[in-house]
Amino acid sequence: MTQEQWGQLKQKLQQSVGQSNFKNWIEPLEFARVDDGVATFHVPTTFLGNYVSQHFGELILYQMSNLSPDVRRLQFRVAANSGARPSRPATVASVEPIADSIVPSAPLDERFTFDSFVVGKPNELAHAAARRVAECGPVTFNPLFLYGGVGLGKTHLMHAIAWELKITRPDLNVVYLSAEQFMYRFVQALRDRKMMDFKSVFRSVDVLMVDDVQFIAGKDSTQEEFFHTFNALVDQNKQIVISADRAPGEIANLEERIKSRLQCGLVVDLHPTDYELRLGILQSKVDRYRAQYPDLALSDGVLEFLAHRISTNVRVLEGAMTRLFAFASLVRKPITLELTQDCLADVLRASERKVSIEEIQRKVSDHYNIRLSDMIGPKRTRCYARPRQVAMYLCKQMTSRSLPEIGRRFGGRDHTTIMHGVKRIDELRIQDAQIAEDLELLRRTLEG
Ligand SMILES: Nc1ncnc2c1ncn2[C@@H]1O[C@H](COP(=O)(O)OP(=O)(O)OP(=O)(O)O)[C@@H](O)[C@H]1O
Repeated sequence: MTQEQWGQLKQKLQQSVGQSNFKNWIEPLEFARVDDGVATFHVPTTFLGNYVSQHFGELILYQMSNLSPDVRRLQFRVAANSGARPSRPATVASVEPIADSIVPSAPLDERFTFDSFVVGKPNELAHAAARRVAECGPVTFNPLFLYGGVGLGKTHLMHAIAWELKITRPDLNVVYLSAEQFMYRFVQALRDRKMMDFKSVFRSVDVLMVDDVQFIAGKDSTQEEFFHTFNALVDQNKQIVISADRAPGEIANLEERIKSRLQCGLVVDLHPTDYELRLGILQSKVDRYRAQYPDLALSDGVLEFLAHRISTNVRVLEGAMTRLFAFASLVRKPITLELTQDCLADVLRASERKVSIEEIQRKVSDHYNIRLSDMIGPKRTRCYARPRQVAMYLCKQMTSRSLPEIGRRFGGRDHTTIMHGVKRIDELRIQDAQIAEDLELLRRTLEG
């Protein structure tokens, strides 16, 4: 491998990892040499070396060994920091060739268990199906296909199945890996002419879980191999669990025959979180934290505030909570609403919903089939007043506008009228299933 080849390879890596990853992680790598199958890179810090090794090691190794088949291992060393002193020869990380690992399962995150998974309406079906797989009775649906947006718990559920099976059925060969890892293992096996090993390893699996299957879209040979592995396991009545960010039919560049196989079992959608689920997740985080730090002081209303304001995904919610705990313990202050707003100002701003009052009014009047002018106008009959209150409620929930401002946009109404409308819908939301359903539907279309 020459410097020139490394230059070419960097261009390829840029396409694979994206501009910002490339700039942060790949660009600072300095290719030094290949010695005895080991490619050495100089890195500015140990942290960078470890990070690159963990996140991009397999990818770099795979692409490097395509260009230069003698490369079998990578190693990252902290570079010389001054001309006067010799370089510090600390090996910070290395990546072993993939095909050498006999067990193809990726490591499981110990936090992702059924115990720590909070169940709510949006994920109850996915959770029940995952539980069923983990019971490991007769295979009733194959595959279980879980799909949903970013950070809604797909990976968590798959790991939970694997943990559960490890305890209840240690005799089973349970394999969890991402579709990306599947591809790298496959390519490595091709390169090393170890396809027979690859096939036999994957066909001896009892439960196979492949995360983020949309990754193999457009990758023809990987799809082909995935298809064969899939069929071989289904024929043997082995359970398969797949996840993706969308339904099988919606994954572009995925072969039709794979799409149809993926739809053969149970396809379950993890819906975006609702307020109650977010609150439950926050509460469970607090409980866990309190078990370790019993003195945690948390004011009323903080969790409710966060559940309302951060509705993007659970990962963001968790990150916010972790930061809040760390901040409060550093400054040794109780977690009040004020401290929360201070500490999480950027997160709150970023997750501020960009829905406008007009948009809400339009969607709500369409939904209830009334004219926009009637929604804003003075008519008081229930068929106009209720949709109007629903719209007021959604404006309060989904925008950062103040009550007087909302009032102005509703035909110059007073802020107390808005407050009353919001309160009324808040009550009805609990008593009247139809209103609750309308709200959920409207919120979803507005969040689009
Ligand atoms: N219902 C839940 N209860 C507790 N934690 C949850 C729940 N849903 C998601 N999480 C947490 O949110 C984070 C993101 O979840 P996860 O990684 O499973 O998302 P994902 O759906 O696989 O997203 P991606 O497609 O981005 O990989 C994890 O830390 C997970 O533990």
